Amino acid sequence: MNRDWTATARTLSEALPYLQRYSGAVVVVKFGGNAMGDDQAMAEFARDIVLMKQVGMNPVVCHGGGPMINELLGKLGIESTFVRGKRVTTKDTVDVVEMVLSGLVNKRIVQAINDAGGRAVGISGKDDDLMVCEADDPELGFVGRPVEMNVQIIRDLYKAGLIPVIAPVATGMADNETFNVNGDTAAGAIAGALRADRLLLLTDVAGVKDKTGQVLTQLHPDQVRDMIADGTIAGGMIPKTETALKALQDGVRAVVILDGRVPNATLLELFTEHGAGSLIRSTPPSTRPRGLRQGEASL
Ligand SMILES: Nc1ncnc2c1ncn2[C@@H]1O[C@H](COP(=O)(O)OP(=O)(O)O)[C@@H](O)[C@H]1O
Ligand SMILES: CC(=O)N[C@@H](CCC(=O)OP(=O)(O)O)C(=O)O
Repeated sequence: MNRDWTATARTLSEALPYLQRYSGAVVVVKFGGNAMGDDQAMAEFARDIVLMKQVGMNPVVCHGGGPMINELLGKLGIESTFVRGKRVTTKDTVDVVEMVLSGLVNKRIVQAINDAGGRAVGISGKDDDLMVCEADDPELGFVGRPVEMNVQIIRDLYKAGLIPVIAPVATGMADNETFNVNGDTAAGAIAGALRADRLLLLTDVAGVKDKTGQVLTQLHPDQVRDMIADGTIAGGMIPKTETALKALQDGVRAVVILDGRVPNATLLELFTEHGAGSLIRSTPPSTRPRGLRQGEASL
């Protein structure tokens, strides 16, 4: 097959303004369990993260792993139920959740990033008391709602040239307490505390869809609230969009919900005019382009 090297060079050249704008930007990427896919897809995701770091951005990876938790719980004969998109978590379940998220899933991502030439460090919300939680709702058991964020550890890691990879498991206010935190909630809390330039939520749909099934490329928070109220946004998309609204309130510049199974999804969003998925931000869509403006990155 003949490769069009001229086109490759042109693509790189066209990316220059985006590379300049995002230099120093803090980008929190939530990698959902359903977006992870096979080893090749994981390797491609890892390359994109390493590329972001290489061009001077500060990527922070927060991951999920719901399907992987289901798999081990299934093998152990433990059933789990979900209420409003969150896993009802008993004492036994929380041990399995921590093993899977902080162990298997976290280290798989760390290894993939390191194999791609990056320097990833895997931590959970417990490390340096990054994310301290209280019980979200008595009905859910050991499911945590972040009440105190200590994000200095993340800044220390990215300033040292490292890529933080964070599992959504947290410490409680009482001694020896462990909480299972929804991956979107954890990523939103971390992005908010960092006042990140972007929060990218990688999932398994192309974006937020309207009543006719069309993906909306740009949304205002008011539009999202209306779509939740009239039932257009439902199921797992509710916690995701609610996370987006909270993150914007906390000072994140924009949130993008996009399909993580699409090759190079993060690069498509950050480094092309086309973008990917649904971008949610408070500024009216028509008044400004999709990416950051020159000199706008936070650091
Ligand atoms: N308006 C909507 N637009 C897009 N997806 C929606 C919408 N309403 C509900 N959904 C559902 O939300 C799901 C995404 O949430 P979820 O499965 O929890 O993702 P993840 O596992 O990546 O966190 C989609 O697969 C889709 O079925
Ligand atoms: C409280 C709660 O529901 N926690 C999630 C944590 C993992 C997660 O969020 O994984 P995805 O992003 O892959 O869905 C769970 O137990 O499944």
